[in-house]
Amino acid sequence: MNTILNVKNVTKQFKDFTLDDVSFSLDRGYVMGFIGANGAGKTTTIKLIMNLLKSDSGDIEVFGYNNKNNEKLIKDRIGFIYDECYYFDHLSIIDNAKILGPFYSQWNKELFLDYLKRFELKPKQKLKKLSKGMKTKFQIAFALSHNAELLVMDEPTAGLDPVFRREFLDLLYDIMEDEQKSIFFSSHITSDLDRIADYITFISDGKIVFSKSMESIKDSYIIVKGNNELLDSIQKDRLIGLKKSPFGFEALTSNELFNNPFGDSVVIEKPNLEELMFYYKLQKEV
Ligand SMILES: Nc1ncnc2c1ncn2[C@@H]1O[C@H](COP(=O)(O)OP(=O)(O)OP(=O)(O)O)[C@@H](O)[C@H]1O
Repeated sequence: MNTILNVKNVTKQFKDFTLDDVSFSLDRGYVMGFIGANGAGKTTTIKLIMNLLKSDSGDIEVFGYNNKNNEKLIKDRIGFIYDECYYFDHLSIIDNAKILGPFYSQWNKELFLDYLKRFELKPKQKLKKLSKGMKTKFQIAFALSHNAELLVMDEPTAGLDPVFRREFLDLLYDIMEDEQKSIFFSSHITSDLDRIADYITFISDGKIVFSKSMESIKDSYIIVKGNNELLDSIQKDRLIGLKKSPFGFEALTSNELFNNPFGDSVVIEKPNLEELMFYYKLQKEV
């Protein structure tokens, strides 16, 4: 069994928002980044995976088990980091760990204390006295201390300083080394994902735009830049997003579809993830 996370046709309707027929899957040994604008549906999807919300339709399997019927078994094998801290705020780091750690069959207190040292956190500090970044560090230490096979993280790098962010990404690299673990995490800091993700799932307005390997994303898209006069001879339905200024145009397009008819009169560049998100947002204006 290689598929660790399988989200199948999941729908969830709120009053003003619908998560619409969301499907994607993640195999063992890989890192998947989950990207999308504010309000696109990332946290809702993560809450559905973690069974904190009930879907209206569709299925989610984690480690091959339905997530609604096997919550305890599944959560024992997941390390999760939410964008809000769901621990006991009025208690110290170590008291939180004493209460919550034993819920995990493979809880490793020594490893947890090692992480606290490594992250320069004091065990006796109360959670309510920690900064947002320190709380995230605590959540990371906790999530990594019970031999989780899957890490599910909602914006884990938000609020972390650049030095620790880099350290954290290196740590994730180390964790992935044995090829038995998988990571699913949302982030607005797309440069982090550029560095460590094998796959990207992109959600926009509650719908999955794509779920692809980094390699195939790099091969699939290009940014074309040229003079505005050239725009008349481009079929607009081949453009995913278009930005125009008096100095020229820039557009995202599919590498296959565009089939550059202009030769050297246009500049072709490879987009990074941030640019992909930006141009998809502009799509409606093309
Ligand atoms: N419990 C709820 N009741 C009603 N609407 C909700 C609820 N939870 C989320 N929403 C709405 O669902 C939409 C998606 O929210 P969600 O938190 O999943 O987005 P997100 O992609 O995580 O955004 P961000 O990057 O800002 O965290 C938003 O419009 C939000 O207002």
